[in-house]
Amino acid sequence: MSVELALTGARAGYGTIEVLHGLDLTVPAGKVTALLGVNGAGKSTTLRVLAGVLPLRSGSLTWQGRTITRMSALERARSGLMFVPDERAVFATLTVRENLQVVVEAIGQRDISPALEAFPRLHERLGQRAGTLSGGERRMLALARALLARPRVLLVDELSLGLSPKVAGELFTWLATVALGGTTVVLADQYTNDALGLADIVYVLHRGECSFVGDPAELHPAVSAEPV
Ligand SMILES: Nc1ncnc2c1ncn2[C@@H]1O[C@H](COP(=O)(O)OP(=O)(O)OP(=O)(O)O)[C@@H](O)[C@H]1O
Repeated sequence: MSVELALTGARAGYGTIEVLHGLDLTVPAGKVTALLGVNGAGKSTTLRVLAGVLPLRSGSLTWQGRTITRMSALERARSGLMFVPDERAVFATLTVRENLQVVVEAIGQRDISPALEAFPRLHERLGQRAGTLSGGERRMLALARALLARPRVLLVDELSLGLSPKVAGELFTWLATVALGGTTVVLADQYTNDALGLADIVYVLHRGECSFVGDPAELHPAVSAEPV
């Protein structure tokens, strides 16, 4: 198994609060790793650390063996480590077309059609401002923007948050296709069947530490039924 990302002894937090207390995490290349846990467990914080938007207070992070602990979020994104946070991942005042064009132009391309093929619904809304899209459409646009950047690694926070089961199911199906194409995926979510079904490896976080790591099938039902 080749290792994409390895977080060792990660401590991170906000102000005086430490959220991650020495977390170790190994993300296999080309697989889907799910970070699960109750609200406040530290899932989003872990993704922020991987994306570089939140600095490590101690510990280290490697990407394909190279230490990137101090690499900026922008440099990580340019190198193919794309973060789709749970909100504000689109430019609300720009149209759907402009949101997509910004990304392709940043990598010297012009073609936004792969995004529209992946999410045909966006095709019908190209001229609409992103701020007026539905929650599901906004998530699609955020994912489409990440897709156009041709990521090597996709970090996705709470894919299904606030969405109907049908739309959430569509997005998980899309993510499965992306993973089958060889992209490494790290997903933070609640204990949903969608997340467990997609994951190759699961980390259960509890108060900033890992309480379980392994195959999703090994997750004891009592663990997966933990209240949120
Ligand atoms: N910007 C912030 N400033 C201060 N505290 C924060 C900030 N963001 C998160 N926290 C705190 O850090 C802890 C972990 O939050 P985090 O968002 O990582 O949890 P999570 O597992 O993703 O939860 P959820 O499922 O509710 O999104 C929580 O106690 C939260 O209140």
